Amino acid sequence: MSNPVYLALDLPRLDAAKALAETVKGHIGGLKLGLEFFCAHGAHGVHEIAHVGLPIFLDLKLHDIPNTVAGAMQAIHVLEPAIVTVHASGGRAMMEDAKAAAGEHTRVVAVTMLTSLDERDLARTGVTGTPHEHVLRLAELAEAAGLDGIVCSGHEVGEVHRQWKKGFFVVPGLRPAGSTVGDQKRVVTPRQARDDGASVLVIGRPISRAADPVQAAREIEATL
Ligand SMILES: O=C(O)c1cc(=O)[nH]c(=O)n1[C@@H]1O[C@H](COP(=O)(O)O)[C@@H](O)[C@H]1O
Repeated sequence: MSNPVYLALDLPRLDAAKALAETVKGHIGGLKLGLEFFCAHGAHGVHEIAHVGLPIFLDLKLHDIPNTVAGAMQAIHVLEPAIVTVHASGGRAMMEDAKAAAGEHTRVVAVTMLTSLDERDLARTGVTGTPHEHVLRLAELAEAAGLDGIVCSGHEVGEVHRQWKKGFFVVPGLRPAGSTVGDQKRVVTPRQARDDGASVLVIGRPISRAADPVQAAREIEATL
């Protein structure tokens, strides 16, 4: 089985991001480039990181009217990402148009409820019910829209996996036992998420901010 860990390259400098990716590439399965990276380095930065030779997950979290999101999806064809994110709360038509506009080899997955939120935060956005209910509702909508899968926390992935057998599940908010949680709230260990059905494990700071990133990546790999 290929390594499910995608390293989140949330670093401000392109040279540092590329050096980190080169250093740990033997112990991960892919690289995730998110908003911080894309706003700073754009398409040029993505091409540079693609030279490392691992699949690229472009985490743009698109959320706009269907026409605008479809245009953005078309504009990134040239970058050939393996995975792209949109927000499920953008609605069914937006997700349908995003998928229709995506490249043939790109998986489109919908962010459901950010792992930095808990039930209280959710209520403050006007959404009633538990995180489980909210994630399951949005997963159903994403499946109906024809997406490949969703992004959710390790708290929900088991249940979502039971309901959407062929879904592709991206799980961030992962923390090896004993590591700093930071701004994340719904966290589990990488092993727990994998056992519950995660297809991709997104891991950033536990590797990128470790004193020895290779050792940190190795230790995570050994638990899987
Ligand atoms: O879409 C994501 O990747 C994502 C969704 C989510 O709900 N929570 C979440 O943390 N992420 C991303 O996953 C990564 C987690 O990074 P660390 O907390 O440093 O491991 C970041 O790049 C986030 O942007």
